[in-house]
Amino acid sequence: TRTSRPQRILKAVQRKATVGDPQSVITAIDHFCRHREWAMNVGDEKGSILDSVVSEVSPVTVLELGTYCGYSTVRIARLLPPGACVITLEFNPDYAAIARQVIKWSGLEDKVQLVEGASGDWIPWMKEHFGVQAFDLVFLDHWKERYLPDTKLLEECGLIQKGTVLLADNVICPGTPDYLEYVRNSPRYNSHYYRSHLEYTKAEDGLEKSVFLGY
Ligand SMILES: O=C(NC/C=C/[C@H]1O[C@@H](n2ccc(=O)cc2)[C@H](O)[C@@H]1O)c1cc([N+](=O)[O-])cc(O)c1O
Ligand SMILES: [Mg+2]
Repeated sequence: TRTSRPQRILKAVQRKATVGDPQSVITAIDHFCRHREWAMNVGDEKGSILDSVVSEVSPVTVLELGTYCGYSTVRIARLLPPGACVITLEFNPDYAAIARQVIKWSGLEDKVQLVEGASGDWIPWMKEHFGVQAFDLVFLDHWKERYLPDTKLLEECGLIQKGTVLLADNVICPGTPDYLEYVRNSPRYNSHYYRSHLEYTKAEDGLEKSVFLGY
């Protein structure tokens, strides 16, 4: 049967990117998705905003919700100092298998912990299983209707503490209205919208950065 889109993305990486060179992996995926086949990576334009937030926060522990093919995982991990890591949650085993190979190709496997399963199942175990005290940065890019419940779950589990930064993709397209309403109206968050475009298109989309102010 036909290959899957993630398999075709991995092929593009293996054809065009240099092993151990994360930037070449990012460039290969962006070129493929812009010129051959669209895919739901955060992309180069929003990716630059992601980069600037990661650099500004310089996080020690990052949580990414929604690995897909590992594009944003590589973007984040390439900017992390030694000792810092990103835990990334992926529900679909086929996507996870591709992402592991993309992350390995980039040479960043030592900075990445890819966990297979549902966010709602794994978040309550993060402290016990990974020894995480709290996340410095959370990148939300999974099922849009899970952004709000998972944020509340992270709060309840004490994984969001004063200064934790939430960065959410797709707050306009496809949109996460209930999440946006929550972080923008809550007195416990300081929220800012970075206007941009849906990956590889001219449609509007953007990232919402929300800093937790503590209780
Ligand atoms: O739908 C979108 N994203 C959903 C992503 C979902 C990913 O999160 C994983 N996951 C991981 C853990 C879970 O608990 C649940 C799912 C899923 O297995 C999938 O890999 C989307 C759509 C568009 N779009 O233009 O249509 C653009 C985007 O940038 C998007 O991110
Ligand atoms: Mg997205």
